[in-house]
Amino acid sequence: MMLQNPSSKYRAFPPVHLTGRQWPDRAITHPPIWMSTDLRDGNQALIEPMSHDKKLRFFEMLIQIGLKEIEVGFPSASQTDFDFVRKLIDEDRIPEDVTIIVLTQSREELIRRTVDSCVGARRAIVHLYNSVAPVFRKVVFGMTREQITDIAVSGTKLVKQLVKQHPQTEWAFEYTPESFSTTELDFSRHICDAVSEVWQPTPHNKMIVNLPSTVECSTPNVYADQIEWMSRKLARRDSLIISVHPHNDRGTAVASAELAIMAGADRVEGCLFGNGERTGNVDLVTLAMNLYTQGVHPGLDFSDIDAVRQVVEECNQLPVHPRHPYAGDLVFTAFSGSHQDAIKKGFAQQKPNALWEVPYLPIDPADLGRSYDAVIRVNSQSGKGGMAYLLEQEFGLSLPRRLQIEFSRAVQAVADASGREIAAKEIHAIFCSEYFDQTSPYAYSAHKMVEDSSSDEPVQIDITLAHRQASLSLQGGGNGPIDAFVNALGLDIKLMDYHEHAIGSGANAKAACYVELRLANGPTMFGAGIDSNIVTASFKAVLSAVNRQLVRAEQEVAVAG
Ligand SMILES: CC(=O)SCCNC(=O)CCNC(=O)[C@H](O)C(C)(C)COP(=O)(O)OP(=O)(O)OC[C@H]1O[C@@H](n2cnc3c(N)ncnc32)[C@H](O)[C@@H]1OP(=O)(O)O
Ligand SMILES: CC(C)C(=O)C(=O)O
Repeated sequence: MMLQNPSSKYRAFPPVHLTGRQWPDRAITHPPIWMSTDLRDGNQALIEPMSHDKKLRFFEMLIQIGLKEIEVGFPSASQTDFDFVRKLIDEDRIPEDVTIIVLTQSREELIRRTVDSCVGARRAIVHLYNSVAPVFRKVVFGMTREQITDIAVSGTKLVKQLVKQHPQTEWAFEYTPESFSTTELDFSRHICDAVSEVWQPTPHNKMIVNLPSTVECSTPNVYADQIEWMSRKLARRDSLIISVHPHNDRGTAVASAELAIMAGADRVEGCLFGNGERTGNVDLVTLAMNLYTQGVHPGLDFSDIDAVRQVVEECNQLPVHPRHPYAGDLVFTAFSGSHQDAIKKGFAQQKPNALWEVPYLPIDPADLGRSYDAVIRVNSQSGKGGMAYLLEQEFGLSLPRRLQIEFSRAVQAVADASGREIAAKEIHAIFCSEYFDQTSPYAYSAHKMVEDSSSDEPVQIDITLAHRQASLSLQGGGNGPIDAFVNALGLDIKLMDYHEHAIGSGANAKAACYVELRLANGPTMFGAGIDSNIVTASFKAVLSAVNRQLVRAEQEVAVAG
């Protein structure tokens, strides 16, 4: 039997006929008015709604972040929500410059209770909504356009009448034609105009018209067209704040919000980290940080993003995904080699307070209170840059480029064998065992510079080594200490390269030395030494390279035999 093509169940979202659309040529140059609906839309979508303690913790954090408009609940829905609003007001917990918002359906008893919940507040926004889309008109309400308009208008009249009885509170009004984005634009305009006709906003006392994508059903450009259309056509535009409330059903809520701002939206409602019904509300953190990366300060403070994330996770009982933009555990981490290489070079060249130019990192992790420690992590996808970066950041070891290439093979072998991430400590341990701890067959014991005016060579040296359980005393001379040391060893050594650097400073400072040499006709190999004395460190480095060559030669003989 032929299965029906499932896509035939759906129909394409029609484009908006908007001539001379302006938004594609606009840029966002200032932040919108932010409204957090974490305590309402976010809370109503939780498996376990927040307790008062959690709501209060969340509320206080939103204030710290800098939110000035916070939807604190749906007071007519439950005693818990009602009591929370009362708690905020009665305990005087709402700062002067913060306004609470309360949501209600457009039903008389619910509106009365909602207004009651706010009595005594310095300022409050009553947020009235009813759904206006064809499917709701048909399926949920069974009503005509006129009847639906009447629900909104009568609710608005009642709010207006009730708030007049409490003049000590500065009241504002928000109207949402719920399911706006799937509603005919002429009807959305009609119902919003009818509501504002009742409320009579002024440029000094504006009304909020909130235009949600209650369910996101189109590409973001269509939403932007809808917003620009409304912004052009609504009556009393100068007395309105146009707000958007995007949901994320298609995964494009952030783009929808951004294009909507370009199209004329003044305000955005959303939740931190995109919590909310189904796939969530638009993520305010991402929106704000996106602005930051365009050189626009969002007016919100996410400089300690991990602390914010912790509160949100604890209150919502939902994790933030490790790859969540800006906030996830892994977003400032590079595993792949070429990314690590570019990031490492970027950090090295980035000057303080200069324009940010680190490849692969759209934002400085420090701006979110994240450290650079976790930027580079190593697994089998990584290259030399990553492990070199970690050794330098965590252990102060700055490997020369060719040593990075040589050493990366050792790390790669471990990563491949284990199939898991190799932490910085493990990389260091591998480095120690590959280089610093290569003390067999030759181990450094002591050395002494000797004066010998009869010799042609400027430097003379006595060295003591441990060699296969025996102590070995050798003498040599050369142009410098390393030359003298190599000559004293009496082996066929060709020194190819030498690097040294200090680790730390003051009494605890150490020197690290890296030498690349060829022994007899073997391949060139590196050795590394570390010591509080720079000369000793270089001798240890030579022995490390010699030992590695000898061990390798022995292994080759064993394999061949
Ligand atoms: C998109 C959004 O997120 S909007 C916010 C959604 N949030 C919530 O719904 C959570 C809070 N709500 C609730 O707890 C409940 O809905 C309550 C307590 C407010 C009301 O509960 P109930 O009285 O049982 O009614 P319920 O919400 O099921 O509403 C059904 C009735 O209200 C009508 N209705 C629904 N929304 C609205 C509205 N915005 N304005 C007016 N009437 C509405 C429906 O047509 C239906 O009418 P009917 O009973 O005559 O068929
Ligand atoms: C009530 C409105 C604002 C809403 O939550 C939605 O449309 O998603």
